[in-house]
Amino acid sequence: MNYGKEHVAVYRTYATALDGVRTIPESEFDGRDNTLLGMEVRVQVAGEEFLPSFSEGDNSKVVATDTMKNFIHHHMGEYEGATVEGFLEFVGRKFLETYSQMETVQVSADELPFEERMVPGEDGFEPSDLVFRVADGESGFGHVVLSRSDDGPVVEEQKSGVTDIELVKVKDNSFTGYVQDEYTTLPERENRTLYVGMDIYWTYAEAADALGEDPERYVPPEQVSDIAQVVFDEYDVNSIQDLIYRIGERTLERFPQLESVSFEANNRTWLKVRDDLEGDAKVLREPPRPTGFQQFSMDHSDLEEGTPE
Ligand SMILES: O=c1[nH]c(=O)c2[nH]c(=O)[nH]c2[nH]1
Repeated sequence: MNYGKEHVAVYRTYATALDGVRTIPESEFDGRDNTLLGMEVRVQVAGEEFLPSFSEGDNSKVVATDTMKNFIHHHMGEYEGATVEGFLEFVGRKFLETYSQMETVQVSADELPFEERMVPGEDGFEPSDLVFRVADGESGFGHVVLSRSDDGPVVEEQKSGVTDIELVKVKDNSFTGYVQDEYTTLPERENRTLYVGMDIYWTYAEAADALGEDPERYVPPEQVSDIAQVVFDEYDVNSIQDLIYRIGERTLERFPQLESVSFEANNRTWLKVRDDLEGDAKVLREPPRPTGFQQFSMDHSDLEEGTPE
């Protein structure tokens, strides 16, 4: 038994900057100004006191979902931190503190991303302070579950992520060695153009590290996304399975504070129309349905060398 509100879009200008994150070799990302921070929030609440609203039509304990939306909007203005996950924990905690009939609160959000635009400045092009492009590509994700304890609200579960990554590698990908039987029609390919869609999720060993209050221990979605593209660039992978495993390995190596990394990938590889052109050039087309997918979850025990420092 639960209820809630989803698709609550909220925007904040001049939020606190994310400063002081650790840099990694795969990424130029070292923080963001948060001049424009947007997210689409989903809140779901549960508690025994909501039962009469279902069983007897008694709304005396019901916080209207419209009110929940207003609550989220209001508290975006009160949040002093710099991350999606931090806001979710903050607003979830405020729900529990404000409404005693709520026993648990789950809050998740997809970041609504904006990109800096380059404009001419005194020393060449520089990011505009004012104008941003609405980006429809990959975005950060956060999820927290809060419940009550004797010491107040506690984070029971946490998950972070970067979703809707789409990467194309034009060559140096194979798909060979798979089962060949009477049902197999797919030709082995030593060198295909690989188009992969990917969501990457992670959990922290210590949930508090997800909030970004200690930026050194925060894992920015931008850096995980950059790891994915660098690993893709570096390795001649023999499948999407092979690719996501290597991205997972690298992510856990770079971020020992993580407990696990998981993937939902899908194969959008174009089909060859022509490869009789000069060099590696090809003409390709969209693949028909159905689509293949891969899921994988890993933790530090999957790293060959054991858990790094
Ligand atoms: O990377 C891939 N993994 C598969 O399991 C698979 N199956 C398939 O038909 N194409 C691909 N590609």
